[in-house]
Amino acid sequence: MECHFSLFVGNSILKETPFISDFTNYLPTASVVFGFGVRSQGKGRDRLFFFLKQNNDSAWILYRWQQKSRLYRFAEKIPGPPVIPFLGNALLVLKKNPNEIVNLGLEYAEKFGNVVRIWLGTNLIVFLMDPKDIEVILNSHVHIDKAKEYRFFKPWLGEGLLISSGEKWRSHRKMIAPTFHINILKSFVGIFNQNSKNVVEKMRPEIGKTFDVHDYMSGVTVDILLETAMGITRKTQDESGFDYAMAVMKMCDIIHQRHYKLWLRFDALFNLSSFYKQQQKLLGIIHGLTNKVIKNKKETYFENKAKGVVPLTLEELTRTPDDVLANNDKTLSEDVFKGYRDDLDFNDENDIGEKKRLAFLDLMIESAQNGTHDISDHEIKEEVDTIMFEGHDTTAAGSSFMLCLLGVHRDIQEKVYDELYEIFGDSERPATFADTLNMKYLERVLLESLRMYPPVPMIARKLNRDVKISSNGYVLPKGCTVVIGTFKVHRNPDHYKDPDVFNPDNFLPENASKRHYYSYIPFSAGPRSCVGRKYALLKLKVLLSTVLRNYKVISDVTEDQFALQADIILKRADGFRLKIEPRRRVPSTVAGTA
Ligand code: HEM
Repeated sequence: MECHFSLFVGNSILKETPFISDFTNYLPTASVVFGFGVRSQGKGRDRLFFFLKQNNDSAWILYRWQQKSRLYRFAEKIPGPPVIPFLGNALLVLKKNPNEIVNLGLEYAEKFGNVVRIWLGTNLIVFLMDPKDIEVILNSHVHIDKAKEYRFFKPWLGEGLLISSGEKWRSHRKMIAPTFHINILKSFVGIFNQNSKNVVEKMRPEIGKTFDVHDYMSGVTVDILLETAMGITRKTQDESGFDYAMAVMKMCDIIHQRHYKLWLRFDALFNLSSFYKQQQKLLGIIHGLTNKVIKNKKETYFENKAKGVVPLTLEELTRTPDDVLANNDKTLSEDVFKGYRDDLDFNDENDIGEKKRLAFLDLMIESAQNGTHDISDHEIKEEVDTIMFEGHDTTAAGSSFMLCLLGVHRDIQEKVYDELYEIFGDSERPATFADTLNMKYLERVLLESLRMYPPVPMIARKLNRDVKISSNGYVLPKGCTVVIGTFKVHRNPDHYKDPDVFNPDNFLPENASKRHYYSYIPFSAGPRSCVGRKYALLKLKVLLSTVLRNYKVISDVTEDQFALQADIILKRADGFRLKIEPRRRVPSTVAGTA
């Protein structure tokens, strides 16, 4: 008789524990196997598991509480891969690299359809890929709580907008959404231009070489965010601005590691690792600067107030005079997103001008001081940190994918350039807000890139109530995690003809208008959609048009060679490799490249 003792920590099984990875091998031969498990993230609900096996001819008795639970009864009706007692489907992802996990997910979606369940240990996860089901979740004001996977952000973002829930989320969203009013965004166009020009110059030494364009997109995105979110630049903050930018990038990397290295998911093990020490150091830099900037900004606010200089309120900045209510210059994306029913649709006409420009942080301080919103300095810090995170990796990945796609599809790149040539000719002038409204083809290319390579490839929610969805009338039980498979929805042939082909015409108004709104959700949708959507699209148009007016981009690899990485942010595991050549400023017909 053999006896083995296994320790389970957290929700799934430790990759590194020989007892566990060999567990399935023990079952046919061992006489008795004991195990016990402690759930460290179970909010104090630690559990003890026992399992016992006797010789081959006798039954082995397992205490499987899942089988008796409500979760299990509902989950039984939903298709998914077969489960192993206790482990569920956890073994499927063990020893798989992020690239293989993407492929596995896609394979299961193919095999089981638009609703798939898996068990990770005792956690039930249901993947949704039908827009009708997705609408039930995303359009709801009830199912707004984030899944526990978002907890890795907590040390950094605290209870900021991305992870907070309940009344706190509601009241902060009410305060923050208007700070993304298009009037405010228009005042950022100068910052977008200046930084885009800077990155074009920084990229110049790469001419003729193969390099990772993401490094540049990431750097310029942080610089733009420093100015628009906090009102500072790397330079004005001497070394600390630079250190901050580096720390944001490295923190994103650590969080990514925690998502795909299973052992790092357990706080107990993570805290023992070198990543933890690095994280503490980086958070010191990030929080140190945010606190310092908030303190300085508040002091300036009071000094100005004492001198009688009071900044315009958010209400004043975003008020639209009656005579400019006609909105004749809507962008395509406003039509594409109009079915989202979120809180970002304002009239866009009133331009407040650059002189009155205020960063998001200034607007929050002003709202807190004039009594419009009840928000503490600590909460302001959490929101600024959240915007810095959410605005960074998403747009860096989005712009990198788009440049790589244009590097592959050179004919489409030339069409983009011809449109830019029509707008700018051979001049070097910066883009205006009005120019961005004329970048109609570029906008279609951008929307199509976000369809094929959505920077946030999935969204996860925790259900606090049972929900009946449209597919087969399945009931998703309270307590399960729902994952919206954005990547897969965007590749569904029912909604996109030839879904794996890069085709900006998918966003011709006549094509876009025929689709279910929730079949295109790169920014999520509904009340908890991305608050930075308009900011992102405007910034990306200025940045990408500037890069493409200066360089031709060339990819040596084709799209089928992009190795995708399953992460919180979709990336290329092989790097965003690209070559650039200086662009001759003539239309493609003259240059002979059409
Ligand atoms: C291409 C660029 C972007 C994409 C694809 C994107 C996508 C998303 C998605 C899918 C969500 C929902 C996440 C979830 O529920 O888990 C989200 C939330 C959010 N995004 Fe973005 N985002 C982008 C850019 C930005 C920018 C530039 C900012 C700010 C400057 C921003 C700020 C936020 C915030 C604060 C939230 C949380 C909203 C809430 O929970 O109420 N995002 N974004």
